[in-house]
Amino acid sequence: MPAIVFDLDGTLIDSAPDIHAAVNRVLQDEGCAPLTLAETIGFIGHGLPTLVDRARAYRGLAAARQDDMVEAMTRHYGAASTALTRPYPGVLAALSSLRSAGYVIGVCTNKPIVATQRILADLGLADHMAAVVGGDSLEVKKPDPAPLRLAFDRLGRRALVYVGDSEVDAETARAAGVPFALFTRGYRKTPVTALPHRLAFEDFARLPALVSSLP
Ligand SMILES: O=C(O)COP(=O)(O)O
Ligand SMILES: [Mg+2]
Repeated sequence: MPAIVFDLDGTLIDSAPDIHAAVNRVLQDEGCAPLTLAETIGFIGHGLPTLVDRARAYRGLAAARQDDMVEAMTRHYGAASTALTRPYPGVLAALSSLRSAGYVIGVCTNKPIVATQRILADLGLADHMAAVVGGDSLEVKKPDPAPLRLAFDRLGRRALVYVGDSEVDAETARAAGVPFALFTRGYRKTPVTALPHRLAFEDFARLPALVSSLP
């Protein structure tokens, strides 16, 4: 059976509330007004340093604050990364069903690997994952195809599909030459019709059947 790789934030887990709380703590320490949840979601997708960079620039803080803010963000997020974060409904059942059917499964995310591993363990997802690649596992991040290629290489089976929620994920899959499945309830900014995808779904209960129809 072939391999399936999943994105993490906005795909397997609704992680924005904890990211939002952590970035607002960082901004508060800098004397800035908080972001709305929607503003935070708009900054998710290119990894933690980019999220901090966007929040910093949005609040008019100097680039010289960046490194300290990334460090603070890592600390605050590390202290509470699964306080509010949960898998989307049906995720655990879908992963169990796919594994029972013989697929091997991995994760390719732009989230730092340490936070990724901790969150997967805390939420009961780690045991399903035969390969986990984070945003700092390589020198390059998604949409560079290298992290996704590494995840599939580690799984050691034919690459069936990459499942993600965002523009970055669609571009990564295209660049890696892997079919893309779009979860439509995540953090994308583009309409579904404008995001290239092989299949789209809004309920994880449908994913096993959709995946089994792929060639
Ligand atoms: O950490 C981010 O900014 C995005 O993470 P993702 O790649 O799991 O969506
Ligand atoms: Mg995502």
